Amino acid sequence: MPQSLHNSLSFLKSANQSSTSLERSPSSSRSRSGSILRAISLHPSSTANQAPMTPLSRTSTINSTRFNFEEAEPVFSSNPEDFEIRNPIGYGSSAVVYKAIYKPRNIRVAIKMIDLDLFERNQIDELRRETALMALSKHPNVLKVHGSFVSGSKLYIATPYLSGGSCLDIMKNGFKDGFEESVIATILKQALEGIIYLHKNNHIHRDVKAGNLLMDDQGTVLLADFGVSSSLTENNEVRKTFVGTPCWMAPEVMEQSGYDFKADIWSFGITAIELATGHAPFAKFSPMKVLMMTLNQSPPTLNRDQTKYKYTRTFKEMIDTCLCKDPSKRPAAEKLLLHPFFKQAKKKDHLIKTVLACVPSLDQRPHKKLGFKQVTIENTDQWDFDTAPDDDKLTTAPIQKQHISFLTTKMDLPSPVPSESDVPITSTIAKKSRFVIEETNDRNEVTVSSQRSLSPNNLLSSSPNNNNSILSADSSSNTWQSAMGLGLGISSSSPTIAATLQDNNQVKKGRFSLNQPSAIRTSNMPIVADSPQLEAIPMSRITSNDSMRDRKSRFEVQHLPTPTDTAPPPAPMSNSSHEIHQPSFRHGRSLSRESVGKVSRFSIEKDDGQDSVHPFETTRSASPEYRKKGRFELTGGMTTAERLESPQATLNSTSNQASIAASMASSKPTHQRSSSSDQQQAVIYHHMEALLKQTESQKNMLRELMYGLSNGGGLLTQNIPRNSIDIRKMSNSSEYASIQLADTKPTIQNKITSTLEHLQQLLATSSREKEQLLKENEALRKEIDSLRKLQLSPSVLKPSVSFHIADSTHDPL
Ligand SMILES: Nc1ncnc2c1ncn2[C@@H]1O[C@H](COP(=O)(O)OP(=O)(O)OP(=O)(O)O)[C@@H](O)[C@H]1O
Repeated sequence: MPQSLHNSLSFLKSANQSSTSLERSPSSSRSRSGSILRAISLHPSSTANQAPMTPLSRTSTINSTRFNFEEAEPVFSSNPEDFEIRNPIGYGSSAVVYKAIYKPRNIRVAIKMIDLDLFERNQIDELRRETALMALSKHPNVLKVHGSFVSGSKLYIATPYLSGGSCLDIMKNGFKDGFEESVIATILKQALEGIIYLHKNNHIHRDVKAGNLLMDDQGTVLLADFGVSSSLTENNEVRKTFVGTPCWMAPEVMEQSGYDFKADIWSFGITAIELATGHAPFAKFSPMKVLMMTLNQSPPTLNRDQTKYKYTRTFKEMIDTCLCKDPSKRPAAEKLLLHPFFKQAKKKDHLIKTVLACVPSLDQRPHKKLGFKQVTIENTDQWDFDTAPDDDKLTTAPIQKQHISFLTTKMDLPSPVPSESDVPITSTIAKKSRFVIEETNDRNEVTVSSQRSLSPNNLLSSSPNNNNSILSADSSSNTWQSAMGLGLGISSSSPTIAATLQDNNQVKKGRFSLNQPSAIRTSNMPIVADSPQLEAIPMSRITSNDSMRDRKSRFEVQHLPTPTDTAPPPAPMSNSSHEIHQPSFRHGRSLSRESVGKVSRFSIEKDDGQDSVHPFETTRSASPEYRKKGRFELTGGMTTAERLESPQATLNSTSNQASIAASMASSKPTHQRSSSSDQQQAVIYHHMEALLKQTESQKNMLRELMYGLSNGGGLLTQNIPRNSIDIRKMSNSSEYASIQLADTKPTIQNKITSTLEHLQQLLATSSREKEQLLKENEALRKEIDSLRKLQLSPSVLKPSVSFHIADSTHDPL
């Protein structure tokens, strides 16, 4: 982990020793300081000669302004070794939550593990603030943070263990069609009290949803997930960051026209519908469509005749009050609490018998792994789509400047009892915009992933319980495979290959290579070794800053070390008497500038069935119902299928698409927009330029690859049996799959041949798609020209153009 990142997180080790409470940082001091942390440091109590208030003492002062100074030491230390991490109990969009024991006191806690590699610096800062803030929470309906610590590139946050899990989790495990009204009122009333507390303290939650309403064994509902929560700016102006989970996101948040506390009220209304139906409105639609529907259609409402339980008009009326598109017409949280609907709320223990008694305990529930994507679009100083190679980067734009970050993350954690449904489907998670093939070492199989992977060593190092000690990982061990989001890269999922690829984590867009160990590399020319102990591995791109930067389309063959050189398979983890569930990650793009949001990439995918799934890449979890609905804070690529199928997850796979979404959202006339029609057109042209550049670069890549196959890959092609079939002539993948090479000798040659054929097939597909894209671009250009000629008003122009752009950007490659 970079030192800067480390510094930025060092606060976390002391966050839980903060000496004040959320209620003691009133808006007045916040408005002076402009940040909660500063407010904390400015607060007299923090400088007085007082012992720091500990989380426990905060617990003991809930709903009071009295401090408990008896505790001289924090009850929860920041020492990782004090926590014994056990089984995973939940998967969020950016975190895995584990059950854990705080050993010094033998207290059960939940530990949320967040991979900081997935965040940009500013996001980490935000996370830092929010973690500190939540450590100060002392409201019974707001989850507090016991403590937090950083290990390696992971941030671990300890919170109370809430044995009910989230309301979403509860619904999935026993109330698939929602709860009855009195239960909903009881849950929502508590949630609303938590929201009121946050709002009173100048805080917008920004991600209110059933997944963030946790329940303890007493039926207490707590607002959780501070990952996207946010404080208002210094002078309490509206915020503009595009954050939230699409289905729950208020229109004004989507529009980036500025929002305030009322955004939480919208999400609260959506959550009410979610609790009544089992899912959020529009949940079955792609994120892009959710955006369009939220912006263009009437607000969602409760269809009382389509629900399992009978609901009152009052309930529906309360929801409708929350779901006013005009935020100023929504009631403030405090006022909302006075709504007659909440009169039917019962005491919290009502939830014990009506809800908790009907679902398995959190430990016994199946926990699904998730693939997810998120996006952040926030105003910054410059356009930065990060979609094209650096030299193609778009740097100017005529209108509002934005920064768009992308990330796809897939967390693959072995469940305690692996089941069929737990095995993720690699293919559905692979991104179109990258080109990564993974080949297992011991089978003639090629698997594909668009995610970067951790080698077993890395898995070990990323484990909170590495080396039988808790959280002993360090940043130096955080080495990623070369597959991290980079152009044409083919990496192996085998431990051996993973080990060989560790040095390639700087891999960038560039040329293609098949690498071989330097020991046997005699030249820069492609080499294929027949040595039986050498196994070919697929290609990975050469880094843009390697010594070969001036060489193009060069192929090398990389041979694996002999088996004796290979890294040992990861040993089963255990700790004391408890089994440690080893986290295994296959990440999407990192959020580094170098790798985010590239669209001009290829993703090769050859799904060879279950056998191709590596034990550490149990990535078959992509069935839509388990795919995570991510927040719009980070994003990544999705296949077209994912975009269409993912119920709630994400926005787009490419930054172009997201930028289009953003501009589309911005152009929606629900609220007043300041952009002129010229600006809109300029944006559209801008997008078109990006698309054309993308197409051009794809074309170049194809050319390069073709060139490499016919020239630089000469040695390779010499090894392809004469009767190998030109895949370009094949009509479909099944035809391809049925190919039988005459030379069945299980040699490296067959593997290379197979890989080449697969590449050819994908090239052909890419060519077709490129043609299609060009046609779409042309049609789009024509349409815009004609619209321009007609000088249509913005209100006519915007929706029409938005739709076309959305369609045309589907699955460029
Ligand atoms: N303190 C806790 N006690 C018990 N279970 C928890 C706790 N915190 C989280 N969980 C479980 O872990 C799951 C994942 O939590 P997390 O906050 O990471 O994700 P989320 O809020 O559901 O999703 P997102 O990150 O997209 O908002 C929750 O749905 C919940 O079931």
